[in-house]
Amino acid sequence: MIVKICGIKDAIGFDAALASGADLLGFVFFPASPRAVTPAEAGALSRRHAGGPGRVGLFVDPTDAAIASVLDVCPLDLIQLHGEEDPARCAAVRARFGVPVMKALGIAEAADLDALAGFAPVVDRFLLDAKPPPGAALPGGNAAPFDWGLMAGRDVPKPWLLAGGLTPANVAEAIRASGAPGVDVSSGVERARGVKDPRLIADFIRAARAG
Ligand SMILES: O=C(O)c1ccccc1N[C@@H]1O[C@H](COP(=O)(O)O)[C@@H](O)[C@H]1O
Repeated sequence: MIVKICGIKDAIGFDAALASGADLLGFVFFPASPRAVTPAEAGALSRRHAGGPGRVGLFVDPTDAAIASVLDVCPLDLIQLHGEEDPARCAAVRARFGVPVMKALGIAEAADLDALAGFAPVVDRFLLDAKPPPGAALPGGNAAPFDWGLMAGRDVPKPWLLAGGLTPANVAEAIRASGAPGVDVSSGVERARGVKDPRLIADFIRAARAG
């Protein structure tokens, strides 16, 4: 079970995710997010510990320059594209930067899963999240779940993470219902919007692994 803790923006969140055994840590490079960090801040957090969890950079329709400005100061193990990037853009990012790409797709109904086939040749992972609720300011990180049963028995053509509205209380059921091999959380391990809670991080990872 792969567990990603997303939206790490300070040492408390970083150290808690590390201590609790997270596999992946997400840094949000999207200025509109309450979880946004600068490239320099992410680089400094990364240097708190060599090795350990993989570093994921979350971008929303980034320019090449935006990605390069992060990679200059903060090495990434995975680039998460959480905007309207099409397969050609995913392929271009992967080829230009030589970093594996995880494409986030919003899921509301079974037909949304048809998009997976077009992206599969040009990405390394998928992140399947809820579509943003009407009026949401962010394309993700909205504490909104989708119908996990849509994933039951589905053959996803690349490794994937389930996201959207996961919490310590529901993650085990989400894994059971969806068959997900990995999970990603942001809001569900926060005590206030954008503020990670070490106890909730530990509870979430324990519940995901127990499930
Ligand atoms: O977390 C954010 O602020 C964010 C901003 C823009 C795009 C994606 C974002 N987060 C991603 O959304 C999933 C689900 O979040 P939540 O657990 O429902 O709050 C999160 O894991 C991030 O990958």
